[in-house]
Amino acid sequence: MRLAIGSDHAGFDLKQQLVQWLQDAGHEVQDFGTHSDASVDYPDYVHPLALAVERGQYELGILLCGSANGVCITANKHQGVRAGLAWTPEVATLIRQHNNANIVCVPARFVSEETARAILTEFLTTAFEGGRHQTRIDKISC
Ligand SMILES: O=C(CO)[C@H](O)[C@H](O)[C@H](O)COP(=O)(O)O
Repeated sequence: MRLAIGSDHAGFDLKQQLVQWLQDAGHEVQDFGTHSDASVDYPDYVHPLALAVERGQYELGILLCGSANGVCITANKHQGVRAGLAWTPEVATLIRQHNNANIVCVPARFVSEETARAILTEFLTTAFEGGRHQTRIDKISC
């Protein structure tokens, strides 16, 4: 898949590990930064990624910060983005099945690399169920 990934400093180490793992699995991964563990402001990295996902330049996006809340709140400012916070594989399944999330937000300070991999596996392989969930998604925009 063609994927976009980004993080702030809190998600940097885990992002680097996940980029390598995703590429080894055959995905095309664009890294939107940050590119070191120096302290940064997450909106500077989230907005370019969210815009690219919104424009359809990437099939799905992956964002990481400490709790995943900052990146998730920021990404969801974009009309074409449905960013979901996933801290377990089960939640990652649900944000695809029920919410048709196109960006997953992972709390890097609260999950292991193994759990993060399991979260991404579910996010990248689970289909949207449509039906009643599409009706609800259609009512989100205001
Ligand atoms: O924005 C966040 C919380 O909503 C992220 O978890 C950030 O990574 C976190 O706030 C960074 O904190 P720091 O003390 O500046 O490292």
